[in-house]
Amino acid sequence: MKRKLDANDVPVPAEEVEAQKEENAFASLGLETRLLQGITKLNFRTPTPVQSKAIPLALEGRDILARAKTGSGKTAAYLLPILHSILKQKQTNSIPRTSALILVPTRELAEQVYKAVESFSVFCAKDVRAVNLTQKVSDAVLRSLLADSPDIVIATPARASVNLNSSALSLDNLAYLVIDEADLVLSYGYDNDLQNVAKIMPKGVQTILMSATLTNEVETLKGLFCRNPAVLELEEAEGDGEGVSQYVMKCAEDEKFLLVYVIFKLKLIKGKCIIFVSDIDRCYRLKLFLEQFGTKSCILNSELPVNSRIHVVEEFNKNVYDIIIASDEHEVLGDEDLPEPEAEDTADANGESTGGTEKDAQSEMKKPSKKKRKVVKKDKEYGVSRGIDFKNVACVLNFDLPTSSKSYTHRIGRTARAGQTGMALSFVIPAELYRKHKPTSIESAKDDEKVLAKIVKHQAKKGKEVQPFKFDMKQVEAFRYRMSDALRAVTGVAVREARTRELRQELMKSEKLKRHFEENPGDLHHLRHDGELRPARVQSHMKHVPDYLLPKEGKKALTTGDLGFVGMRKTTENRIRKARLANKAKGKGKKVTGRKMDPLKTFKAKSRA
Ligand SMILES: Nc1ncnc2c1ncn2[C@@H]1O[C@H](COP(=O)(O)OP(=O)(O)OP(=O)(O)O)[C@@H](O)[C@H]1O
Repeated sequence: MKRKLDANDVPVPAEEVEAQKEENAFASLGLETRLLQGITKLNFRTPTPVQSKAIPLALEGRDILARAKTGSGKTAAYLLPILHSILKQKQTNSIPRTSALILVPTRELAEQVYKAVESFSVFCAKDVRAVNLTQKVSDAVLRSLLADSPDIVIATPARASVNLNSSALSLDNLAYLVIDEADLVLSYGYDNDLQNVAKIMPKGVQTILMSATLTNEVETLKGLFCRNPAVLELEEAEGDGEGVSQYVMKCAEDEKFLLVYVIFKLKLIKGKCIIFVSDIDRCYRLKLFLEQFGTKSCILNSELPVNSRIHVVEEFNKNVYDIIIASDEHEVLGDEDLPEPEAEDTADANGESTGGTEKDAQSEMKKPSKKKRKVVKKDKEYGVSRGIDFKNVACVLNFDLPTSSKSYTHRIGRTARAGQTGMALSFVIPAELYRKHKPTSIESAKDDEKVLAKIVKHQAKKGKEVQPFKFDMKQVEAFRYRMSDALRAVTGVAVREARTRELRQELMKSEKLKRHFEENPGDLHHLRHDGELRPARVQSHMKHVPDYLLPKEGKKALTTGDLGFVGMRKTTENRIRKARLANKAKGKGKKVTGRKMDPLKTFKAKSRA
């Protein structure tokens, strides 16, 4: 019964009441108090649709197959009920046992899930132990970690399979199996490993499959692992944000460079951007091209050491970099909700896994035939377009269009995450322009229009529109001369040299050095991944945009109509802003600019004497 307020009651501030209510949104799911504290610390206020549907079902013990859009919070949807059950079970039985096995397609994702476990269980760390089997430590160390029966084991199917075969990992007491990015694990060629895991899986294990798209592959996994699962299909409309505004710009190969030059030099994108290109060389071509104009970027590709890759993502998420150029070498083939075409890079006819993304795991596999060896080379490559939680990305720029609509969905899912808005802009080379110029370096572009048609169809099914971006090419024309000049400087030799140099540098920034720099943050600038590679001819005047190149009416005239770039301000991690706020809170509220503080630059400075 409600009690009337009397004069002695201290009124609870409205924000606190609101915060309590919102906190209750997770509390009403029945989760353990320490987990709720962790959730609050992460600033999660209300569960996302997939969380509010999947968590209660998982707590009831149901198998689940959930499809929810990229960035909709699927990780918490399966981790929270598992952590809750582990904590509950520990209250009655503290004998160490591996209760949960979480399978993901890449090392980057394994690391990400491991970090999510750490964050959610920050207030119950002693009671929850997780091991990431993809971490770069010796087998002996992994064996000893597994010998302690950690509560949660996170692995790619290949790593899990290897450790099951060697009996380092035991599933005897397993209660939960999760396959995250279920639509992707098979396309990575993990068939055989998954079959192996399925064979060893004890009866009665509760299985959760999480996926961004529902494909035949997910059906296969459902058949292999689930018992009468609750199927959750979270429609796009159920997401809490407006999502991604999708645009396409038809242009020739050289115009792609012209447009990126204009977009970045004139800072049309307010916030961070991920640029997808089709191969590693194009990463370096584009980086060197942008360097000509003083635009910094960093690179992600399968060739770089895994530590560097993880570090680039972490730093990008802390707003250290604004632009990542990522090569999407291991693209997701096939189209959403359609039967898959025979993919070149799926497992071979014998079901022999071609290994996924890990070099280590591959070396443990049989040597494939000549034909398959080519496949392995492609398979060992990683996947940056899926699952990785890039934070606060304003724009995904498909410099090269992917070759499937499924891949497109995963790529654009790197923006507009967790209810935010974002923009995806895709360059498409029309068939007639491709025929005219035949840009040999991007063979895939010859099918751009066909792929676009599929993308438009599948997005339309979800009620999403892919609109033409109305760049006014006449206005952009003024920049063409500089673009051509810069592009000429980026020769094939320069690209090759940059690729070797970057690889050498990144190998040097290996774990040991990284530790050193972390202990000596003053030296940290040496660890930056967006430094200039410089093998291309440097033309310093290119770094400035002279006024005569700009449209008289200003930047807005570059596009016709009111279509514009979605802006996203750097938020939580903006250190300078944070520091300013902290200073204000300490009472140093006055805005003190560097100029005023510099006695050489102000007449007001008093002499000490
Ligand atoms: N309830 C919530 N409130 C606020 N932020 C959330 C919530 N749940 C998840 N997030 C944040 O949303 C982001 C996306 O979550 P997550 O990586 O789990 O998405 P996903 O659905 O697995 O995406 P993908 O399909 O691309 O892997 C993360 O940064 C996560 O911290």
